[in-house]
Amino acid sequence: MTDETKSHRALRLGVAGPVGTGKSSVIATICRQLRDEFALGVVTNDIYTDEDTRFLKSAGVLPEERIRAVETGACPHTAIRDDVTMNLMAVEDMERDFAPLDIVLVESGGDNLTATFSPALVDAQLFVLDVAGGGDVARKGGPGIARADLLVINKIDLGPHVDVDVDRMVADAEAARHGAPVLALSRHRPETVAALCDWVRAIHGSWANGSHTPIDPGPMAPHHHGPKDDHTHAHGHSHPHHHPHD
Ligand SMILES: Nc1nc2c(ncn2[C@@H]2O[C@H](COP(=O)(O)OP(=O)(O)OP(=O)(O)O)[C@@H](O)[C@H]2O)c(=O)[nH]1
Repeated sequence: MTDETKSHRALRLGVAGPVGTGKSSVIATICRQLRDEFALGVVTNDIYTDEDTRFLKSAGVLPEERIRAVETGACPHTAIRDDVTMNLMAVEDMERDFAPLDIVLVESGGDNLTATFSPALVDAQLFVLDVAGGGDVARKGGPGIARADLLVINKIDLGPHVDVDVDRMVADAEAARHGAPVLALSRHRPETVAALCDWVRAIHGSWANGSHTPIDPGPMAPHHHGPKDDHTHAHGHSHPHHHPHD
């Protein structure tokens, strides 16, 4: 990587999670709150449409040219994990066209509980659940829930309407993540939006100073991360072969 390329490199932050949990809304919130503080760009993934891009553009959260769609035409899981070429090119184009950018947000196509980003594409990732999906979802685990850099439990304002005990759901999520961060969020509750922004600032800070290590949440996560990394996954063993984690 040349010095020039390096200086154009932004923090690449993935936002994954099941359909309709609020990924686009989380990205819109981050853009609205932090666009004066950070230079931002957004890449969305839809299977056949550019609907998420159109939503974000119409919300007016960033200049339109800073929001681009990748139409994957296939399982969205593939485009963010197995062959990330289309996404990587979109992110690199964005970084080059608007250099220097601080953060490029990448939204996954809505998928099921198993879709996570490859660390070849993003430096860090949020996984978004919502209370409307049911209070027991967090207990079901899966790579995103267990090992994304941040688990967001969204739409907590809806808890009473869908008979979900939000505190319980957060506690279940914390147990599934062995203490990794969980954020209860509602765009209608400013203190939760502020906590989301603080997390983004912190992850950008640790990425910029080199103290952040990108992780692969799985599902085919290798157990060994190289000679300088003593990180192990939170499932109780660390033998050197690969196997599905879900
Ligand atoms: N009550 C409430 N509704 C929310 C909140 N955040 C998002 N929503 C609503 O949830 C619905 C889905 O939000 P989106 O942001 O489109 O979800 P998504 O995960 O991007 O959806 P896909 O791209 O289709 O997977 C929309 O109707 C939003 O208005 C919230 O904090 N509270």
